[in-house]
Amino acid sequence: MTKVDLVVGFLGAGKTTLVNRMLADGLAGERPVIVENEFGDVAVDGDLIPEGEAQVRTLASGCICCTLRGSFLDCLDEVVGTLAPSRIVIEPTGLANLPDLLTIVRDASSRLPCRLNSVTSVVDASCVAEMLEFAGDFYASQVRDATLVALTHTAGLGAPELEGALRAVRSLTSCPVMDVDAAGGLEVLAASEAALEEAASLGTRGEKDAGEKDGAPRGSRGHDGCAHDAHGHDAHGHLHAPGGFGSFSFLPGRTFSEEDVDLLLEGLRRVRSGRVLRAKGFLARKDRCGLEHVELAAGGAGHECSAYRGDPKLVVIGRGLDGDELARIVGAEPEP
Ligand SMILES: Nc1nc2c(ncn2[C@@H]2O[C@H](COP(=O)(O)OP(=O)(O)OP(=O)(O)O)[C@@H](O)[C@H]2O)c(=O)[nH]1
Repeated sequence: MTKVDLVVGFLGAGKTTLVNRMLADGLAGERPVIVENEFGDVAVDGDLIPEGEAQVRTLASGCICCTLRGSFLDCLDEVVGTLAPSRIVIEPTGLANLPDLLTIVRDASSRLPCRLNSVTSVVDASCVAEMLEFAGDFYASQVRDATLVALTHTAGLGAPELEGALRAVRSLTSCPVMDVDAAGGLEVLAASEAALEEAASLGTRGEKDAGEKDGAPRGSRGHDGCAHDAHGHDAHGHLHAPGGFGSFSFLPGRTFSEEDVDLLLEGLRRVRSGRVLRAKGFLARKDRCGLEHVELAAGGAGHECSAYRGDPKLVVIGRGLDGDELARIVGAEPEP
């Protein structure tokens, strides 16, 4: 029986980092399959999982809870039916609808030898209240139905900020909360497993009834009143979703100095057209070989030398963004 572990959370919350921590803390020994789902056309997260730690399946250009539902089911069929690993860890996009995802996994487990084993919601404690207000149900749905909340970015926070973050989380769920910094990746996973088991035994949440209450699927409201499956490409080939969220992918041919990378990140922070919530990718360096791994999220931005050996690529995700403005900042045309 394959265990299915969901690691969900808003854009840039720290999902991939937590998955890597689980692998480094011993999960790699189980040879799990990691399913990485990316909202943008250009996939990055799979490249951040160290080679040999796990088999990675990447599903890009949409959400596995809606537009990529079919591909996700095919992936589960193939992985569970053929590889039969002891565990699949699924990291959906930061805009996923968790109740819909739970329904899909629950349905799959009725015909495949797999079962939902844990639902960990990763929450960036430095900006939880702000993001909850900014993104509404896109944010809340990923916390409400989790069996455990894993707080990230806690290191630099004072007691009042941490209490504020906990209050915001508590406004959504009463499930256990763990500070990722104070616990190992495997501890978080074990606590999440135990919490799902307990909730299922109490009949409050879990495999049997996750995502459903009062006969109606919870959270299948669509985002901002629109059907969540309205994701699609516009005339310029950028991926967009209801609520004004959009993703723009670039394959920058130019090279970047250290200062250029800083300018790019600063430019993305200060866009006029909307708000960049997430940028990630790899840029070619001018002054040395190798690529620079760049990251921007609500909790901060940074870059570092990377072992990644593929082509440069950058994905920018946010709300109300203008592709032409982003192209000027990145210095490359968006990918069609
Ligand atoms: N300071 C700090 N940074 C963190 C922590 N967790 C993640 N990060 C950083 O936050 C950025 C985003 O982390 P990811 O793990 O890629 O976030 P994600 O949720 O997978 O992001 P998506 O790609 O939007 O799905 C990266 O630069 C991480 O290094 C944390 O606990 N503390």
